[in-house]
Amino acid sequence: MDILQNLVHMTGQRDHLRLEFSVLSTLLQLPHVTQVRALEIHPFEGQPWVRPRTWLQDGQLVNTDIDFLHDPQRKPLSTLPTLNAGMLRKQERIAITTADGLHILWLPVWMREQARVCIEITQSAEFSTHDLDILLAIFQVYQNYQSLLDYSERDALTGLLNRKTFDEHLHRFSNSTKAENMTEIQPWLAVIDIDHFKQVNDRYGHLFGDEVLILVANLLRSNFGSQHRVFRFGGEEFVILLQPMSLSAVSEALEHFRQAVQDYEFPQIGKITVSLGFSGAHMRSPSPTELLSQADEALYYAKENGRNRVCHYETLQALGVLKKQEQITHDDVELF
Ligand SMILES: Nc1nc2c(ncn2[C@@H]2O[C@H](COP(=O)(O)OP(=O)(O)OP(=O)(O)O)[C@@H](O)[C@H]2O)c(=O)[nH]1
Repeated sequence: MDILQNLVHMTGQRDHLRLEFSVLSTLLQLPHVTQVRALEIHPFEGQPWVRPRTWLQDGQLVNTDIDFLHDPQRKPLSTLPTLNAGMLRKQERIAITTADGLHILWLPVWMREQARVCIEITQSAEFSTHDLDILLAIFQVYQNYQSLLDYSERDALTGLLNRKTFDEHLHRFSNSTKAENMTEIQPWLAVIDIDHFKQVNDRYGHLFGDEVLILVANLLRSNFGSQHRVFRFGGEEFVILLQPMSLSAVSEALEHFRQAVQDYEFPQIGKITVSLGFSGAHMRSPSPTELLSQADEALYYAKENGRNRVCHYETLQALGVLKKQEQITHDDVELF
């Protein structure tokens, strides 16, 4: 009955992290389970890394508040060779018995051919068929619910994160930037807008316009998808929340993307360009709303000064070329 109540609680969650807490506490109700953890898997410098994100400590489930790149607990996935090999084979479950007699079951959460999270369950007794039946049923409910949540967070056309989730990500992002005490290395927010996109629709029709949006989203994903957060923000506008890096690194990454779009041959249409504006989220940063409007001001400047370029808000400000633009609003939607 406790398990049923837990399942009811689990499916009442509207947030990935709360859902994770909920599944772990449900699993902890099972008689032989001694430890549960949610492991986060992240690509970094060309290989997958892993770290515990949620675990049981002194009888309480705790969740890390450190971002992945700064977490001292992260390590290459290859240091867990059985898990690593199982993940490479895209296995649905991976089990080992450790030298000290513990039985560990790993259940990667596969979504769109990728697993970013893996549930780890440890027992002192071997997993019986009965244990497995119950564990896997709970996990299945969790996984189904996780993909429903994921679906509701994505833009239907491009598969990028949608605007609805942006507030929450920006809030987390701005909280994590407060913890940063660095000046040179900082997180960034970039706004990207396709140039003269109306002409694409007018000349070739909406279906071709939609295809351009999908292809630009694919380029964004391949350039920024693994470490940063990419959103489709409105019609032909995208936003990226970029992990901490230096000004020269972020300029290079954004410039690389701008060039990639310029070089891309869009079927039937040929060449398309994008304009980008970005701003740093350092400690002195104003509110998230202002951060967004700073990046927007830089984008506006890029549009006014030839398009197909990347503009940095703080540099433009230091040069004194930005006029205060009260008229910059995000289309017709109120964000905050
Ligand atoms: N095909 C398609 N078009 C869209 C979608 N959402 C918005 N648009 C179109 O995007 C165009 C945006 O045009 P504008 O904001 O006027 O600007 P622009 O032509 O891109 O020009 P600049 O931004 O000034 O370079 C409009 O024609 C919208 O109809 C969509 O989901 N699909």
